[in-house]
Amino acid sequence: MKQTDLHVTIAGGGSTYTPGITQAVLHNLDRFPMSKLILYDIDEERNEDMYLIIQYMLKTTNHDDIELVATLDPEEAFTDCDFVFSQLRVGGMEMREKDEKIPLKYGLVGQETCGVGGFSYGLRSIKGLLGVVGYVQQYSPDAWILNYTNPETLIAESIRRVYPNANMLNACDMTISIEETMARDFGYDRKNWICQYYGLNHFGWYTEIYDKKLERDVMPELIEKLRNKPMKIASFNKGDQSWQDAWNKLSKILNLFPDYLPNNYLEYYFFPDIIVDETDSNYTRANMVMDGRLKHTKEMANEIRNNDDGNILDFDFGEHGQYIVDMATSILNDSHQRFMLIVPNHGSIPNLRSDAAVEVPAYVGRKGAEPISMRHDIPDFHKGLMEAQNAAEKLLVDGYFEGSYQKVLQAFTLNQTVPSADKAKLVLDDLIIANKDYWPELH
Ligand SMILES: NC(=O)c1ccc[n+]([C@@H]2O[C@H](COP(=O)([O-])OP(=O)(O)OC[C@H]3O[C@@H](n4cnc5c(N)ncnc54)[C@H](O)[C@@H]3O)[C@@H](O)[C@H]2O)c1
Ligand SMILES: O=P(O)(O)OC[C@H]1O[C@H](O[C@H]2[C@H](O)[C@@H](O)[C@@H](O)O[C@@H]2CO)[C@H](O)[C@@H](O)[C@@H]1O
Ligand SMILES: [Mn+2]
Repeated sequence: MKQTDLHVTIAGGGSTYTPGITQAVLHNLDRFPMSKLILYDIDEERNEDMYLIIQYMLKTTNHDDIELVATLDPEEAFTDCDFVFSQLRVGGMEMREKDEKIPLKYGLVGQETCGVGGFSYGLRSIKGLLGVVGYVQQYSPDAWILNYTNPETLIAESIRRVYPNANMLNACDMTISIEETMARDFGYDRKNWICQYYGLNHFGWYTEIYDKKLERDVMPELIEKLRNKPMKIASFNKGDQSWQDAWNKLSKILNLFPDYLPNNYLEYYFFPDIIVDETDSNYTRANMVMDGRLKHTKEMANEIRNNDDGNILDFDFGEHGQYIVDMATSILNDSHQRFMLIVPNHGSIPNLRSDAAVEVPAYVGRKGAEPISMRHDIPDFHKGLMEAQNAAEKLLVDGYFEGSYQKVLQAFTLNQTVPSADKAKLVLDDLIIANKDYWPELH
């Protein structure tokens, strides 16, 4: 693998996460020497806006020796590249809004990656990712793809079926974000932690958080603190009440099930009725994001266009960019750092089916991910929840590849946020109409 002069392509270059990722790369050039950055997107306006923002960032940080390209052409984007960072949102925020609002019409959870909203997003996203991975196989088959396009389990499962040998890691920043927020809030240093965790993506539990410096498992004391008082949103989510709501629900889960520390996304499966009651069906998370970071990114691009003075670049996505660069560096330098990754189970969780796409700790080197084994069975409560979710995800992916209405309906019915098959059918039929330009035809 090439060690210098790295070419990086960001698929979904127009995403609001691109500045944070680029900034993390620039802070780590000694470990990750990037000489060319390509922004690839299907939306010209967003890619152009991002080109201006990144060009400005390179100039104002004295990095204008790095070549920057923005393109809509897959051949230009993926030829000669070493790393691909993948962050598509197929259908954009407009379709996310529908994923959230249509289920709410039927009294069902409407969420980006969980419940039937997540399944709707999945049926759009799979095609987008198959496209990107296909281009990489065609133009730079040795490149490494770091994927964080959602919904991650569905993506990981689909890509494994079509490109089982692709150089690809699937990673989510939610565990990092939970850990970082807890550590900041309760006065720990996350860098000292070795975490044991298992689950599916956005659907898992910590079983131990060993602090190397304190020489003890700090999970029991964290659980105790969280049961008494929810953690506060960290600076990277500041002012974002919906993240505070998520942390509040995490404490609520812990007061019911205090043995293990859950991923906050389990709130949608444990409290679907409360979530629906608390959601404003006219103004969902997609609206908040459109009125928030999307608008803000557009404003930054326009300020650059207008040659405005002052500190134009203003964003904070916490550890998101750093996490991606750390993974890339661990591959490049074969340094076997530990990350939470979505991988085929193959015994990592001994009492769960071997072909489930699970999220567990893994060491990352030049040959990719080496997941750890739990070396213990997981409890029936978690196993039952995960098996139902995993079967639903498998059925959905089957439904995608087979064009099977019946399998997608089964997937929707099995989703634990859905109380009846009738509702599953109603919402599915509505989502089919809304997604006519994106989903495969279902027979
Ligand atoms: N796993 C994680 O930890 C994590 C964290 C944050 C965001 N995400 C995911 O990252 C993705 C981007 O999120 P966002 O909020 O920045 O979305 P966004 O809509 O702001 O940006 C996504 C970009 O992808 C582009 N795009 C859509 N389809 C494409 C295609 N087929 N080919 C190339 N580009 C395409 C869009 O035009 C847009 O510029 C989403 O899938 C989101 O769920 C994952
Ligand atoms: O509603 P959104 O689009 O703001 O967020 C949805 C994503 O949420 C998680 O990512 C968080 C991250 O954990 C947090 O630390 C901070 O950086 O915000 C991110 C999102 O803005 C989740 O892991 C993703 O999969 C979701 O797409
Ligand atoms: Mn995630």
